[in-house]
Amino acid sequence: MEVKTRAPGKIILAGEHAVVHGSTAIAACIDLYTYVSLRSSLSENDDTLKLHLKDMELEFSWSIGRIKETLSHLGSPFPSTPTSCTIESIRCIAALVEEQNIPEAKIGLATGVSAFLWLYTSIQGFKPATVVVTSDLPLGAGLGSSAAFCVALSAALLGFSDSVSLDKKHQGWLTYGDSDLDLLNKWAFEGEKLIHGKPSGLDNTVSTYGKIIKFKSGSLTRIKSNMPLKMLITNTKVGRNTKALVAGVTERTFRHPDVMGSVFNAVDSISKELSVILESPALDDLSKTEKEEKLEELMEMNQGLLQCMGVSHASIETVLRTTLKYKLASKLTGAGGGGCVLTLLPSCRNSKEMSVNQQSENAYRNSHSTCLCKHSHLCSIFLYSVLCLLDYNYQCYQEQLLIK
Ligand SMILES: Nc1ncnc2c1ncn2[C@@H]1O[C@H](COP(=O)(O)OP(=O)(O)OP(=O)(O)O)[C@@H](O)[C@H]1O
Ligand SMILES: C[C@@](O)(CCO)CC(=O)[O-]
Ligand SMILES: [Mg+2]
Repeated sequence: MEVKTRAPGKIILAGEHAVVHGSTAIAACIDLYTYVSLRSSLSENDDTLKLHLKDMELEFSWSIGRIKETLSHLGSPFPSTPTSCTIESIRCIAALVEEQNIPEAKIGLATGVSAFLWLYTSIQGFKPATVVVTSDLPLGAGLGSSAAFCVALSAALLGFSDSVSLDKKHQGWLTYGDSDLDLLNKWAFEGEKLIHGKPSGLDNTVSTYGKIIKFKSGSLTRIKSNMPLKMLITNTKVGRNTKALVAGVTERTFRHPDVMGSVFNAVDSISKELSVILESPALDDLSKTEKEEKLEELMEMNQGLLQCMGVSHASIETVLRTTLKYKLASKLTGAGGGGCVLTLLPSCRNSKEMSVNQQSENAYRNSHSTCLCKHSHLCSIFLYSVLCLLDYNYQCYQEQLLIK
């Protein structure tokens, strides 16, 4: 039997980091996915668990005997009871990961492989299988690659187990029901914990339920918006690690609790105002322009507060300066420290101001050519960095998690 799943990445319109400390955040899915295929062993003699990270050209393999020897004390599987990995189990899993000798240049993947082993053994137990992972998402760039990985993996593992009610004979994509989504979101959160340290749950929740959500202290509210927004996503290509950035903000909060408390409160207000704007009807072009201008201002204010938290970066500031030349507002998205920047492309701007759109679209189309890069500072940013120009209509992006 084979199960294939996919789960989307995300952008955060407001509230990253502050959401870890209890503030409201607004996030939406994007149409870039992580895909997982889980296939049971074809031959009786094959007694191994294989993980193939196809984009990275890495293959890992453990004998089931070795996994049992290390983890059988856990009493797995327990698919219906999402459970946190204890410090002792983290140590055991780390030993299994270390044996695989991940190349130094790709050592960041070790946490993803640990999350895989925890989710696999907890949900499937000690059965041989082959798991293949591919992704449209850049890893460690703020678009929720870790969450999409954990959600797609949990979905595949649960789809394989008897703890969710799926028509196993169905051909083609299926969508999980709400109670199954709740279960898989909880498992994905446990995987995220192994990658992020102290995640808020925002990324796995938006990847699990899809569309656009408001999220605060672990609970989500779906946002109903008829307001199409065009967002440019620029990848600075500066690598960073969400776990370290989240820990840095927490340390700053210990040093300056009152100041950071005020910063988090301000972010909470920004997210709340942003959700009201998204949900209010735009009756004509004028009110749409006003709404977009307010959104731009809120994005700029959020970016200022993210700078206060210490998670901006010179590469992010360069994108901000460049887009500002064209009167476009931007903010980092995700954990910051590099990674991706969001720019709102307003629908009602004159052509001169919007020339940045044209240039970035050109850069996107020519993204394999280097000549543009040499001739234009603007394009040198966008040439290698524009990920996708999203015609970002909340009504269109209703993709939820799908299972095949
Ligand atoms: N397709 C994948 N295969 C294996 N591991 C993955 C995959 N996608 C993500 N990961 C794991 O997640 C890590 C990146 O997660 P991280 O949280 O740092 O960044 P992100 O999720 O892309 O950005 P953000 O959390 O800011 O949205 C990788 O180093 C790896 O351990
Ligand atoms: C930085 C953060 O707020 C978002 C990362 O995409 C971390 C989290 O919410 O878990
Ligand atoms: Mg992440």
